[in-house]
Amino acid sequence: MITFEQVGVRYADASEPALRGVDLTVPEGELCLLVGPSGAGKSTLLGTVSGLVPHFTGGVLEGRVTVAGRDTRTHRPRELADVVGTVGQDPAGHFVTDTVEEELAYGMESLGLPPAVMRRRVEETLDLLGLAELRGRALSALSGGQRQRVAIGSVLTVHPKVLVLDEPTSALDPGAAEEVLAVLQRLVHDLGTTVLLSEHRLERVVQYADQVLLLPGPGEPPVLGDPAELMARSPVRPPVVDLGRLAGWDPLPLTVRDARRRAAALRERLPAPPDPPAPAAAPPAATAIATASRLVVARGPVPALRGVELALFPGEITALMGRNGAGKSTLLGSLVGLHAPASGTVRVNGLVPHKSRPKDLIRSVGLVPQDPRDLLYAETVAEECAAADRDADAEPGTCRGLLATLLAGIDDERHPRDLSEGQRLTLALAVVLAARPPLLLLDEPTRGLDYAAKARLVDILRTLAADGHTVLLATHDVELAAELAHRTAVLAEGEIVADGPTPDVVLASPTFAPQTAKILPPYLTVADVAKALTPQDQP
Ligand SMILES: Nc1ncnc2c1ncn2[C@@H]1O[C@H](COP(=O)(O)OP(=O)(O)OP(=O)(O)O)[C@@H](O)[C@H]1O
Ligand SMILES: Nc1ncnc2c1ncn2[C@@H]1O[C@H](COP(=O)(O)OP(=O)(O)OP(=O)(O)O)[C@@H](O)[C@H]1O
Repeated sequence: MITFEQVGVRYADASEPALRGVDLTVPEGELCLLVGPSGAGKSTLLGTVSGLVPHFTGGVLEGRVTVAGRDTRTHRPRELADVVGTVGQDPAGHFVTDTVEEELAYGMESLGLPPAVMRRRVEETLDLLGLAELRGRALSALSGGQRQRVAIGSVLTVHPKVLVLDEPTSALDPGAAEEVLAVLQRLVHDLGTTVLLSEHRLERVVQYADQVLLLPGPGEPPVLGDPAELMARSPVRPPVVDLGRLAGWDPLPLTVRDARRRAAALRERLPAPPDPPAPAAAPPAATAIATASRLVVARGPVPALRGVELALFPGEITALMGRNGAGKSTLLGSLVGLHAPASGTVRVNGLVPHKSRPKDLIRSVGLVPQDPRDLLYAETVAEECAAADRDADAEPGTCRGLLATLLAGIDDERHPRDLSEGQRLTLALAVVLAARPPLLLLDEPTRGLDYAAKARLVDILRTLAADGHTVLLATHDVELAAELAHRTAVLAEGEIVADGPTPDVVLASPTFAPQTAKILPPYLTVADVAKALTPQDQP
């Protein structure tokens, strides 16, 4: 259905091609999962299928990509719209209408579908993606995950033969991600739709994949094959595969269920009862650096926070979890003064955020926003880093050093706009981390990040916490929360409904439990399991 013939892509001014030697066919009616490290060229490859590369991105496309027999070089994206539905990494950037319902109908209108069909499909899609309550909402008044759902819905209504999705669950809560993947799988099975999607959180998707397409690194030719076989040699792997490798299981499990069936022997080798595997929380100091008390915040017509009580302590890392639209970003925004409370109070380091001058606030708190573009304004990576050092009174080279530690291979002269998603997020992280604020707020800090980059971020945040910094991260990444957070708080419809040590909170809920905890409770991570096995037990 999708054929690549000797495909390569080189962006202007780049010393190396972003993609080369792609020569393969994605079979019709299968779900093909594209995996690979940050910056390996996944979005570029997807762009050659949707026609965005090179028509919108510039650069040179070599070779030939055909979709349902149409050459994507000679057909512009618009001329492919009836066969290919595309959702990019920045769905909001591509919205063309104002409200949820209009956006769902737009693609069908452009194709001239009869009104009765449009009506029916809009209703179906609203239900399928849990958007019915939001149907009349302005797109600008949606949370990040709500926007991503609308973007996915807007291509589903067209019933294209091929779906090309770039990290389609990156902003979705765990439940919504499962629903979207189940919908995609149903399209593949029932309608024979061909789905090509990239994803970093393999624990969410690998079990749905018929094929895996692995891009091992920048410019390296891809490999297409059976998911279990490719996971055995992939540089990026979900925890369940790492656990299988640790235990020496063959074939490797791809699902929690497979692993659980194999785990009896491993369970016996683990010390019983296992030590509490919680990352040792720093004892909370007596005084909180930030507090919210009976905090109510309205966003447009909706109260986004409804009486939030929260105290954050030096040395503590807290994960803030909860469904899309629960109010996580609003809470982080309130702590940096973006939203004034309707009632109740917020204090950060003795300041009232929304009444403080940015100059004062910046010494106390830093936020990496959900969309890193909101933070980046320079023309090149090097300038962005130099400005960050100046703004933070940091030693020149601090930000650039952090960037290099987090992710190798980012070009100094590149415009931040042209970075891959993971590269851009890493740049935003480095900019904020360079300032070493006492309170560090991170909104979904792992979009586009591969496992290795995530592990390095974990190291940096742990070191900061050990130095007495406070970290609050809003995330849907249950593996990250289990690995990193001392404490987890859960928001639901603007209220904190759980708040406690991470193991207690995540073990109490299948939604927030990481893979390892589902296989070998109460262990939370593969690293915990490895540590608990006696040295001679380790392969
Ligand atoms: N428009 C562009 N101009 C110049 N370089 C680009 C452009 N888009 C991407 N690149 C570069 O091409 C390489 C591959 O980027 P791409 O976005 O395809 O990676 P990716 O695998 O999707 O990464 P991620 O997992 O972070 O989303 C990166 O080094 C990136 O900086
Ligand atoms: N700009 C806005 N104007 C009006 N309402 C908004 C706006 N942004 C968000 N909302 C609404 O406020 C509520 C809380 O949104 P918020 O972005 O804080 O949620 P979230 O928990 O961060 O969600 P996600 O996980 O999807 O990012 C949601 O109902 C959302 O639709």
